[in-house]
Amino acid sequence: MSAPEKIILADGAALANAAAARLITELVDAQAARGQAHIVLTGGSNGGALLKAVAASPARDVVDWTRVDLWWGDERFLPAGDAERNETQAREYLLDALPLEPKRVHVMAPSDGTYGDDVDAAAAAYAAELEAAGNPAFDVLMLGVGPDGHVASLFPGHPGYAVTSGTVIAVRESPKPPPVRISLTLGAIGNARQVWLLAGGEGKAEAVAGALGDVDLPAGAVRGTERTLWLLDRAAASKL
Ligand SMILES: O=C1O[C@H](COP(=O)(O)O)[C@@H](O)[C@H](O)[C@H]1O
Repeated sequence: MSAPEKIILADGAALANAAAARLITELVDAQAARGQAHIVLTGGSNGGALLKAVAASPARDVVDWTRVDLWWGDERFLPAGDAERNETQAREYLLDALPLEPKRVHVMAPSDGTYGDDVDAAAAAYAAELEAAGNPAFDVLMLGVGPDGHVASLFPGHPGYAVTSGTVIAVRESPKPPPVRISLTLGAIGNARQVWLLAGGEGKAEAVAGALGDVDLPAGAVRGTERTLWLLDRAAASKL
């Protein structure tokens, strides 16, 4: 378990660009050390901005994208291609522009896929996919931070936040729409070498101060085994 560290950037654009540059470097380092890299993507505003910044960076071509495994920290359980799915947004912002190996793109099932609307089966299938890959120690796991302090689809006071076993859960009655989701558990998140929490804008300031203070929030409970890094802009850090 690593103690939280903070890096504070001037604004949202600087946050996205700094995180993108850092991600590209970590991918190159992971591939040099282990021949491949496993990263976990997040949905949300800051996660989306980061993906767009990677797409815009000429440095992205130094990564061998055919040897990158992509996972998701959570997904909104909606039909394939729905604009609100984290997968759909990630493909549009970055993935469609990369020479990825399709079998290394580990999407959480949509609500009209192999498991239909059975979210429990879809969550179990993702856990099985992780297990088949050896439950990898993710090189970098990125998390957006909601204004309420949620990360992935683990919400404060919601049953999923209290789950202590397994790697993937089905989430129902999410306080943020859509109500049905799939999420990594705290345990699975804690298997990452590096956990990065991305928060930009004034709307995140309360959650950031609470999570880095003494409020019991999912964002404050996550840790990487080697590094736990908060990437903030000045507005999100304004209440620290
Ligand atoms: O619904 C979600 O929200 C969080 C945070 O999103 P943001 O827009 O407030 O940054 C995101 O991290 C998560 O992946 C997503 O499903």
